[in-house]
Amino acid sequence: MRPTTFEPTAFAFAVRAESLVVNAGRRRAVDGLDLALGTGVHGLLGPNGAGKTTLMRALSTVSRPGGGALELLGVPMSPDADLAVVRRRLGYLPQHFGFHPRFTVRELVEYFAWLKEVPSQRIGPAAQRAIERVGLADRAGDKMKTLSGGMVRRVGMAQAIVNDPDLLLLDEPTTGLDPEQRVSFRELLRDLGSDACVLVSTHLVEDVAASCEDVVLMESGRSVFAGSLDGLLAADPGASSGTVGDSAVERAYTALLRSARATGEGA
Ligand SMILES: Nc1ncnc2c1ncn2[C@@H]1O[C@H](COP(=O)(O)OP(=O)(O)OP(=O)(O)O)[C@@H](O)[C@H]1O
Repeated sequence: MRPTTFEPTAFAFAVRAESLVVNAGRRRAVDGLDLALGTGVHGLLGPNGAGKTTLMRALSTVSRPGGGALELLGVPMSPDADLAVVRRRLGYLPQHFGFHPRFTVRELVEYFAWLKEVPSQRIGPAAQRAIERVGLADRAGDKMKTLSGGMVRRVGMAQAIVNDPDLLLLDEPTTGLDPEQRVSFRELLRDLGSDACVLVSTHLVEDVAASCEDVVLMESGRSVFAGSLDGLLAADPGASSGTVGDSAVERAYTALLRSARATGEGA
């Protein structure tokens, strides 16, 4: 559990976007997206190029919105917004996690805690707890360059959660994890989602089915579905017409995308 706080929560949704536009280079990669996310674990699905990473970058304050409205943890992302207020309470695992190879795991996680302005006396214990939560306590003193790809991903997760964020953004977090680690990771996600807003971008629909309460499905920069997993399954317009896919969620995903492409509409 996170330490008790008496700070009131002054917002209904950790993320609120209305007609959000985000540009990636010259491309309008997020194009009129509406989104409202509160506490819990939310899955972000969509094909390659749908705009998921671009959306994540805007939600993590790395990119500025190019239009529409975006509110993070109750703070409107206006041009003069104080981003430090939001960043202290954010965790972000980018799709490509960069690190200094000579840092040890502990040094790296402590460094991120410092960047996020965790009080100095809490940095050591916070880093230790985050490293334990991702199952790397026995490698805490090892240099980053000696870790496997899956372990590096787990350190990326540790740095994202070291400040007990209220808003946690994970871009393809399970890439490179072995099956046992994926199962542990899903447990960790459910735990984190009990008191934070967690958005997980993934191509693995089984991760979504196992740990997410609801799903946002993106296509061409827009949301074509937002709702519960049951809602996703029920919204499958091709359920009776033999849509391809190995699981019910995959079939619903494929059918909804095809339907959205056929109508050319976002939700
Ligand atoms: N720096 C950039 N310059 C120009 N276009 C870009 C840039 N970054 C992304 N794009 C384009 O923006 C669109 C959305 O890309 P984005 O990376 O957000 O998609 P994604 O849903 O995360 O895809 P994937 O599942 O493959 O990671 C794509 O058409 C991509 O080619």
